[in-house]
Order: sequence, then structure tokens, then C-alpha cells
Amino acid sequence: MEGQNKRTPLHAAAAEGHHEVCHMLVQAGANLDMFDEEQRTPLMVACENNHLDTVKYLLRAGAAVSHKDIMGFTCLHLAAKLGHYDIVHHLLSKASKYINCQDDGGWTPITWAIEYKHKELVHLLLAKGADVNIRDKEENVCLHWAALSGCDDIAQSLLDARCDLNAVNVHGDSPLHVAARENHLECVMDISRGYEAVPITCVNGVDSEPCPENFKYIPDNCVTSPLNIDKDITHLQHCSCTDDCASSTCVCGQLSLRCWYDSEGRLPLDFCQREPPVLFECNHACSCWRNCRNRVVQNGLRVRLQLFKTQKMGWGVKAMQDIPQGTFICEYVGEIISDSEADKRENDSFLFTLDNKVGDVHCIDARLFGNIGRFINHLCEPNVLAVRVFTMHQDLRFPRIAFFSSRPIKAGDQIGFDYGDHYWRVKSKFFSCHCGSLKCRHSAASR
Ligand SMILES: C[S@@+](CC[C@H](N)C(=O)[O-])C[C@H]1O[C@@H](n2cnc3c(N)ncnc32)[C@H](O)[C@@H]1O
Repeated sequence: MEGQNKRTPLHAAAAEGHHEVCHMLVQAGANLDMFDEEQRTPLMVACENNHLDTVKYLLRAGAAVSHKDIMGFTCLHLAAKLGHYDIVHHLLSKASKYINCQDDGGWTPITWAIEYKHKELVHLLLAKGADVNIRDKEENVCLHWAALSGCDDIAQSLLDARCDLNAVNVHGDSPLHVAARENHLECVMDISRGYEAVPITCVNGVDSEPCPENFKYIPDNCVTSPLNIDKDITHLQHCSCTDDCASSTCVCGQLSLRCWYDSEGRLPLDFCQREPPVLFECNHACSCWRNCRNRVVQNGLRVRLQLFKTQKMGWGVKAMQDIPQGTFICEYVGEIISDSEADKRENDSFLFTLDNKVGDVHCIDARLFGNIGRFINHLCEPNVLAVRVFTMHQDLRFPRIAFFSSRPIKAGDQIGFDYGDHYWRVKSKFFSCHCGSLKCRHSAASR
């Protein structure tokens, strides 16, 4: 029996959540999978109207989960779009294979959950294996939709699930283009503007301060006045290795005492943290290949980091993944200046001194030009240490400053190094340490 909109009595009972009536109708021979005008079945109608008991009953009675309506929506699409968490959860427990089913626009259930900002539902679908890189009819991936809806938590979860930040749709837009156009740059922004191999997001969950824009993100050190760094290739000490430079005969390894990197590019547990050796990586004068073992810092950032607003230390840097001890985190990049120039600069908050025993002292000033390293705060219980590294030049006055994890770091931990007692002797007149550690040595209370 069909009524208005070609709906059967079973559609009507399902729409109201009268599962006992549904049961009577099914017992009396009602067809479970009749379509209404929009090609929706009673199960779809129950899903749309969030009637969990009716959904459970109809599934037990044998209703099909796979049907699509005239838009190509399945039950999962309908429930995901409307944010019906329990219905989605139940459907997935019964028929998880439809999790990545596409509707006529090429959208999957998670796309709808993203567009309507159903955060918990997005997390559920991610946990159940939703594919975030499926392209819709316009070649958008999930991040495009997160950028459009402007939900930073969801964008972050999608990045963590390896959604492609560089995916380009048929209009030539990446998710960043979409976010920029919608004025939602705070949510999916890669503060490195694509200069790093992994995007660095920026999140402020503390106040309304926008992501810092008062500096230029640069991936390598720069100069603003001539410093005559010796980059003469004939001055480079180099190896003649034809293997992977893991052996003790590698000249570059010998310059560093030995090649410290293991096969994963990590420093070993016995690496001296109190006085780290200077590292000489292989360079373009060597005979080895670009992928030899003795090259890590020159390969750039590889771990996922986030710039975040701390409660009391301004901006800080957080790990977005577990990081084993000895892993290269990032470099401290900025403008290389002379010590005398550094003395003239009013703001010394971003200076890193390149002490050396060979000549004039220089500093890296990351105030105007810098990378993510400029946001790393002081921690009295640090989890990274600074190591001096030479890569494509060996002018001993200008080592690169590379941060390596000094202990295992958990996803979500703030990253920090020890600024040193000298720093705090000078700065304690103006402010005290807010690292929050029970072992804090520079807090107001510990003075
Ligand atoms: C290199 S910057 C680090 C990034 C900085 N938090 C920001 O928002 O740009 C150094 C400055 O951060 C702040 N800072 C870093 N560590 C701190 C700590 N443990 N306690 C208090 N302030 C800290 C101080 O203002 C310091 O001058």
C-alpha cells in the first residue's frame, strides 16, 4: 500500500520511530526495502530521523544497508550529514564496508560529517577507517571541506590521518587556497607556506591572538649584509666512499669522531648530551650518493610539529606524533649576524649565539626571519638539545643549529630546550620561567 510521496505505512512508522508498529507491519508482510519518491527505504527514513531502536529493529528484520536514494545517499550518508552519532556507530558495527561509499557528488559519509562540523562523528569515522583522500566529483579531498567549514580541530585530525594538504581540485585550489578564500587561514594554515616537507599547523586554544605574522618563515639561514661565508667547494673536506658512509673509513664520519646516525637517521643513546660533538654531514664534494647515511639535517624537517599558544609562555611548539630519542626535530633558522650587530638590536628574544673557538662570534637572529625553531621555549626539563652541524659548507664560524630529541617525546608534548643559566641570569630581572615543571630552576618561587 503506497500513500503520499509513494511512502508505505512502514515508511511512516519508521519516520516516527514506532518500532512496535514496524514489527506488526513486517509480520503482516510489509516489504522492508520499498522505495519512496526519493528512493528511500524505511531504514533510511529511520536513520534520517535518528530512531536508533527502529534502525536496530529493521536491520535485525533484514533491511538492506546498501540502498542509495536519488542523490546516491546511503543510510550512513544521511546519518553522518545530520550528526546522528549512535546511528552511524550502529550501522558501522553491522556493515562497515559502506564507510567509504560515495554519493552522486562523490562524497563519502565523512565528507558530510566534516561539512556540518560533527567533530565526534568525524573522529568516529576516522577511527573506523574512513579514507580521507578519496576525491569527490570536483577532485576535492576531505581537507578541502574542512577548509571550507573552517573547523581547525577537524582539519588537524585530517592532517594527522595523512589527508593530502597539497591535493588540488578541478578549480586548481588546494585546501589552503580554500581556507584563505573563506578567511579560515587559522585552521589549516601551514606556517611554512609549503617550504617544509611536512605542514606545520598553528592552533590557538587560549585566546583570540591570530597566528604570528610578524616574521617571514624561511627554511634556511639567511643574511641581510655580506658575511663572506666560505662556500668554496674546493675547501670542503669530503669522503670518497662508494658505500653508504656507515663505515669507520668515511672521512666525514671521522671529522665528527664517527658517523653518529643510525640507519633511521637517529643519534644513539650514548650520544654525549652534555658536550655534543660537532657533526659533519656528507656534502656535494663527496663521492657518495645523496642518500648516504651521513645526511640528516640537510634533509630537513620530517616530524609533525604544531605551533600552539601556551598558557604563560606565548607561542610554543608541540609534537604531533611520538618521537623516539635521538630524532632530528628541526633547525634553529634565522638571519646570521655579527655579535656587534646583535648588541645593537633592541629585541634579543630570538638570538641564538654561535660560540666558537675559531674567530668572530656570530648569532642567529630569528626575530624577522626564522623557522619553527624560533618558537621553541625554554623548559627546565628539556626534551631536545642543540647540536652544531656542518652540511654544504665548513666555515667553522657558521654551524647550523639542529635540535635532536634528548629523550622520547610523546605526541602532544611541548618541545623545549634549556636556554642556559646565562640566559636566565640576564632575563630573571624581567620575567621568570613558566615551564611549569616541578623541577623548575628559574621560576619566581625558586629564586
Ligand atoms: C625564542 S622565543 C620562544 C617563542 C615565544 N614564546 C613566542 O611567543 O614567540 C623566546 C621567548 O619566549 C618566552 N619564553 C620562552 N620560554 C619561556 C619560559 N620557560 N618561561 C617564560 N617565558 C618563556 C620569553 O618571552 C622568551 O623571550
